[in-house]
Amino acid sequence: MTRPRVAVAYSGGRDSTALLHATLVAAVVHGVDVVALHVHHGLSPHADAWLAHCERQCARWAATWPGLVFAAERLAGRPSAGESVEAWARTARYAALRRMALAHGASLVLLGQHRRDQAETLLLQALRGGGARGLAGMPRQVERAGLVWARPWLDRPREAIEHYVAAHALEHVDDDSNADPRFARNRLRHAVWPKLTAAWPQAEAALATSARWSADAAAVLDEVAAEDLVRVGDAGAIDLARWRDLSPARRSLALRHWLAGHGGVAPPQSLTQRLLDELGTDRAARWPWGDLELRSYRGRLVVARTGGPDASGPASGDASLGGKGTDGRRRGDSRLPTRPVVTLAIAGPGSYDVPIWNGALHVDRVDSGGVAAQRLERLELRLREGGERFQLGPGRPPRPLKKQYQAVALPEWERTGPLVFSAGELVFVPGLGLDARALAPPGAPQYALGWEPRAPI
Ligand SMILES: Nc1ncnc2c1ncn2[C@@H]1O[C@H](COP(=O)(O)OP(=O)(O)OP(=O)(O)O)[C@@H](O)[C@H]1O
Repeated sequence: MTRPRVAVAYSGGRDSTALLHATLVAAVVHGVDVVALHVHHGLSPHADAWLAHCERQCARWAATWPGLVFAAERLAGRPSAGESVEAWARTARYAALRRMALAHGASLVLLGQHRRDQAETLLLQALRGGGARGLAGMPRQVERAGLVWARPWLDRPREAIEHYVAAHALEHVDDDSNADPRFARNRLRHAVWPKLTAAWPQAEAALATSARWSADAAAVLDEVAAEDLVRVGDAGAIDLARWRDLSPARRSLALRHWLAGHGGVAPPQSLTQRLLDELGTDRAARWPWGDLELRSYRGRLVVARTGGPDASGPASGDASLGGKGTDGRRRGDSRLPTRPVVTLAIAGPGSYDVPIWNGALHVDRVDSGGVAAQRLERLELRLREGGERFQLGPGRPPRPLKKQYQAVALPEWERTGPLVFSAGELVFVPGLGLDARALAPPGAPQYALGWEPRAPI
């Protein structure tokens, strides 16, 4: 009978070295085999040395723990010009870890994040304006993509791991990119954290506790919304009379969940607010929402595809329609938008959440290869409509987007996220990077852009 096998995501850094060691010790007791998974991002000049270190370490440990095997994957791709390195590395890393875990018959993957990482995550989410779900930080355990991902040390203070490493004289590598101030987490770690803990020595524990409460709160909110939707739902529609009987906060919650269930993504805050403000009466009305349209008709709120065969409700041009839609166009206009358009004003580096697109736009300061700061003052994020042309590099011809996707062999499922325009010109495409025509001259203040889908794990 084959023994069960657990996977440990092993970067060679301090935390995952300690986690792998502790897992090996525990695995003997439980009769479990271990596979150490290492991802070579190909980003750092030290990546080969880290891989070699991990392989050597595992070979040494396998002498004591024969149930240990080592697996590594070198990432073939690279972040595109102007794409956020952090976001690309994260997405590609989890995909590689998943492939390796499945290939080695492991259904559980352990990750080395600890309490300090969780506290930092909460702070970073708060600084992006996150709600309960964001403030919950990283999940302790989650089932995604056919695997269970667990962070067994999420409640452990960082110092406990340092002690473990010292007590067992464990060798580990140090990732020099952890000092790079272009990454938000590093800025928080180096510029803010020491001052924060000097003033609030309990900050790490307190923030991790807040994350835990937020996770509970987010779970309860999900349950309440589901119950309310059973009560006010009516064959896929919302019965507005019953919905109005809910308290204001539950009205908002039920509406957001109902919308997210239809659109597949969280609705923009502006749309939720408009609906809350305008659904007080049974007047027929409609609100554009990307490819969809919301219609209130005869006391029910329905979602329809614009112009689609399932369209129901009042005819376009209904007399009660007025005011501006979420994208600034007048509602009731027969030329209703068929694509979501989100406008973003970028004031500086950071991560800009775009809930309707279920992700965030990362903006990093760079010295070259970026887009001029002033072009980011008003960005438009849109779906691909066909006919867009993109220039992959300086001196290369602009070509249809589809051709460019094929040129870099970007799989269909990675062609997600919005196209980013400035003053009507295509500036950035997730997976391809910055359009070469948008590149700023060297020396000008400029930024790299990156698109990160909401964390899958
Ligand atoms: N290159 C990699 N290969 C395999 N697993 C990785 C890799 N990078 C990160 N991980 C996993 O993700 C966890 C979090 O990584 P992150 O880089 O955010 O934190 P860290 O504190 O630097 O961790 P570590 O000290 O283990 O490198 C790691 O503990 C490890 O389990």
